Amino acid sequence: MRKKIVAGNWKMNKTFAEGVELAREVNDYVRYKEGGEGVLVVLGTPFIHLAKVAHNITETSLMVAAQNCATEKAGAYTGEVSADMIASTGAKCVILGHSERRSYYGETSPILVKKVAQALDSKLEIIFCVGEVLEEREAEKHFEVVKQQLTDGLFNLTPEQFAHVVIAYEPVWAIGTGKTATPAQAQEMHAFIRSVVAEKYGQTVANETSILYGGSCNPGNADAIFSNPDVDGGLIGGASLKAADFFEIIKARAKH
Ligand SMILES: O=C[C@H](O)COP(=O)(O)O
Repeated sequence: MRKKIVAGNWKMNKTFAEGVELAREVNDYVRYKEGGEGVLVVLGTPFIHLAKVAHNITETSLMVAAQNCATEKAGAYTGEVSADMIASTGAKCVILGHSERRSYYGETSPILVKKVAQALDSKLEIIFCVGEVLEEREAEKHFEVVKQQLTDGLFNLTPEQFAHVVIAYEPVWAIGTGKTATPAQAQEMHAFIRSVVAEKYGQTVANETSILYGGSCNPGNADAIFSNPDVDGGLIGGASLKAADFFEIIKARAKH
């Protein structure tokens, strides 16, 4: 179902103690609903935090997500963490296809197809990231690139499976750079993504799909970004590491 979502992606930040404390603050914020009504809040924590944070959560509108999962179910894959293991911690969701995974760890679409299948098999919700690099935008290939990422990574799914996917549009040139897509650029791409989903799965499914924006979203620009009709929320990196900033972004999402 289409939802208002604000998901934090902590990336490789926060010691165990710091992460547990930040999650406690977010849980309290969600609990007392200080202006964040109607927003599903997600915390994308490092693997080691998942079990403790999931255990401590008291609110149904808050869920924990992993930032990656293995392509295989179990076995001799040193250093990997399976979707089953993630689900067994109480985490409900996994972020897949983040541009940092694609570019630093060579995650191609065939790899992502396997990860998506594992996540669905373990009953995890998926936040699937797509987005173009600067050269692709400058060459006006951004629509083509994003459509290809969606097609190759997700469009083997049945409509029932696709219902467990949230899409995050993250222009790579805006991630951690302080340079955000303009609200108009975000809306244009989100509307395009919805049209691509409609072409494949039909308008009803497209209308039910949540599409998040990610890339230097902060308390100063969240309001303008979230005011767009096809922007259902945000995938927040840097600004999710400070409770006060994250709360402002949740409030901005709740407003529209
Ligand atoms: O997953 C989050 C995105 O990569 C955005 O990160 P950022 O908000 O630090 O730019």
